[in-house]
This record gives sequence, C-alpha cells and structure tokens, in this order.
Amino acid sequence: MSKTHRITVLAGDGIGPEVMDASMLVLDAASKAFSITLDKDVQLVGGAAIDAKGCPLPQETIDSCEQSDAILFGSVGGPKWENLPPDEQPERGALLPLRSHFGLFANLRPGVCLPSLTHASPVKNELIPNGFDVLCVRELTGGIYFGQPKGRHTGEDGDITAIDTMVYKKSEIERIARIAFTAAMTRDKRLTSVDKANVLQNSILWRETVIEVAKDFPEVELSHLYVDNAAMQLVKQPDAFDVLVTGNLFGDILSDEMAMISGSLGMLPSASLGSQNDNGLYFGMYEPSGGSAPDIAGQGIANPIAQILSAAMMLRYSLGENDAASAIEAAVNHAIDSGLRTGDLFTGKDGEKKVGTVEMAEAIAAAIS
Ligand SMILES: NC(=O)c1ccc[n+]([C@@H]2O[C@H](COP(=O)([O-])OP(=O)(O)OC[C@H]3O[C@@H](n4cnc5c(N)ncnc54)[C@H](O)[C@@H]3O)[C@@H](O)[C@H]2O)c1
Ligand SMILES: CC(C)[C@H](C(=O)O)[C@@H](O)C(=O)O
Ligand SMILES: [Mg+2]
Repeated sequence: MSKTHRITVLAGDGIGPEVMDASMLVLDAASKAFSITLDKDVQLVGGAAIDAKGCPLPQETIDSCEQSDAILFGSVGGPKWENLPPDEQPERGALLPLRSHFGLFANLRPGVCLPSLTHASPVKNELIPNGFDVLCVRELTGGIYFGQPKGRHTGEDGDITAIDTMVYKKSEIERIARIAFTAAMTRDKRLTSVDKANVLQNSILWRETVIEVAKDFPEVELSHLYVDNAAMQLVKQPDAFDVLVTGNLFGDILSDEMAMISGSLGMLPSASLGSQNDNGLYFGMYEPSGGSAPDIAGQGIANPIAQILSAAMMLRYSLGENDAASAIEAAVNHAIDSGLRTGDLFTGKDGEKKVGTVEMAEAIAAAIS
C-alpha cells in the first residue's frame, strides 16, 4: 500500500535549485521503487524570496513547513543580498529563524570518506586506507549564534563596539549530549566532546554537563578535546574519531573541515532535528552542510550528493522510510565506486569519469532498486 508524506521543498539560491532538482530525480526513483507518495509543496526562501516577495522567509513558507512532515532545504545567500541589513539577509532572515522556529537543536553531519574516494581527500592517503566515517553532532539553536545581547554601538570616543554573546543553558547542553551519546551507542561507542574549556565559561559548563550525561551511557568511551586541537587531530588522523559533539560555532567550522577531508564540501549532508514524536520520528530540516556556492552556480557542475544524502536522511529520520533511505545511500556509493565524479571530486585517476550535476543524479536514480 502506498504511503503519503508531505514535505516542503525550499531550494533557495545559487546552486540550491540545481542540486534540489537533482535530488528530486533521486527521490522520485526511490518513491517509485518503494511505493511512497511524496506530496511536495515548493516554496520560496532566502534571496529568491527577497526578489519575489520582498522578504527572505514569507509567511506562506512558514505555514507550508508547519503543515509538513519535513523540510528539504537547498541553500541560501549570495553576493546579491550581502549588502542588505543583516537581519534581512537570507542567512539571518530565513535559515536561522527556521532552525529556531522549529526548535531544530540537533544537527547531525555524517562525514564519510568512501574507500574509493580517499585519493580525493587532502589527508595523506596512507593515513586513511579505508576512508573514515565520523558523525559530527552540532548544537544548532544556541550558543553565540543566538545569544543576547547582540549588536553594535558607537562609544563617546567614536569607536565602534560589536557584541555577540555566547550563551548555553545546562539543559541545552544536556539534550544535545544525549543525542550524541545515543548516536554513539548505535556506532563504535566512542564520543569526543569538543570545547574550549581552557578559556570559556560556556565550555566549562559544557564539559561538566557532558561528563554528567555520560553516567547514563557507561558503554560509551568519552574523551574531550579543545577545539583548536580537534581541528588539528581531524586532519592528522580522521579515522581516530567516531562521534563528535560540539556547540554551534565550533560545529559549523569543524564540519566544513570534515567535509573537505572526506573529498569535498559537496559530499556532506545534514539533518537538523527537533523533538521526537510517539512514532520515534522527528520533524526535521535537511540540507547540505555547504552553501550556495556562488562561484559555480548556474553551470550545472555542482555536486548534488550532499543534497541527495540529505533527502535520504529525511526519509529515515522524519518519514520512517528506512529502506528507501538505505537504497539511496547504496546508490550514491555505487555511483562513486563506478568512477563518476563531479568536478569537485575529479582527480584524473584511471577509471574516473567527469560528470555534471544532472548526470550524477541520473546515475544515482538509475542505481536505486
Ligand atoms: N545552509 C546554507 O544555506 C548555507 C550554508 C553555508 C553557506 N551559505 C551561504 O552561501 C554563500 C556562499 O558561501 P561560501 O562561499 O562561504 O561557502 P559555500 O559552502 O557556498 O562554498 C564554499 C566552496 O565550496 C564549494 N562547494 C560548496 N558546495 C559545493 C557542491 N555541492 N559542489 C561543488 N562545490 C561546492 C564552492 O564552490 C566554494 O568553492 C554565502 O552567502 C553563505 O552565507 C549558506
Ligand atoms: C549559512 C550559515 C548561517 C550556516 C551556519 O553557520 O550554520 C551554514 O554555514 C551551515 O553550516 O549550515
Ligand atoms: Mg557552515
């Protein structure tokens, strides 16, 4: 019997529409193969919404998301909107409010370097003969992104002060730590908490709280790293990590690093989750970890895999369609293993074939069974 799910599709700006269209090819193939009916409501967000409606997050977009089981998001922002007042720009006016409005505090970013892609990684290949698989759990609705006060003022001496405030409540740290420990229990049972507890009050509370939560997960081996050391260790030996848990800003930075060492920023999907419902599913927003890539937008060369794997995460976490999610992940691996490479992954090695966004998506869609 066909199951129906409703999703809101927000392609956004830059490469967003290109990789979103590509992910639709794959979602349609998976829906057909697994008898899933997806009711897709396409809405405007970011710069595209500013251009068409005068604001980055129109009310009808929020209304649509509220009526959906999940949001599939492309990316927002770009040079065209960079000179608008900060709160009217796509990132601060749409993306952050969506995360906050829907309470999407848990951001899962799985950085996987496939064995067949190790040569595309800037990390020395002999260090990662089997690739690696690291899950970054990033807190997404707190920390310096949202803390108050925030702003700027000019003092009597004419000097300008800009203020951002890093705030974490113990309860916010506790809930993201539980998500990370729970994820570690399904993997290799090793969790590294990343902070800056040698300097920041926030991080001292972070570390204390993570240690307390660890008592409920005695099987998980917990370690702590300062963020500067973590950034270094990730490049030195990425396969030494299993799960990372960290705050909003550190997670943003480390996840881009993790994406690149897995081959390309265009490979890293993400799930931003709120609370779990009675069926064990989450309302969530699913998006590539990278951005609108204005430098390559409009050329049909962007890597669609982060968007496609984000759609797979949506099927798993919000729609409960685990078989379809696994089939998409297997199809992505198949396309990579068979040598297909968008430009960001292409190294010229024997057996590689350079393809565009659509060709990559068509190959992935065709491999779904
Ligand atoms: N979730 C989001 O909507 C999101 C995330 C990050 C950045 N942004 C926004 O995107 C805009 C550009 O930011 P940026 O240039 O700092 O970061 P970016 O992530 O857009 O691009 C960084 C580099 O990675 C490359 N890249 C990213 N995704 C790729 C893909 N799928 N395939 C191939 N190459 C890819 C780009 O070409 C670029 O060279 C800014 O407005 C920024 O705020 C949005
Ligand atoms: C665009 C920006 C606000 C966003 C963030 O910093 O969270 C992005 O970099 C990400 O990683 O999702
Ligand atoms: Mg980022």
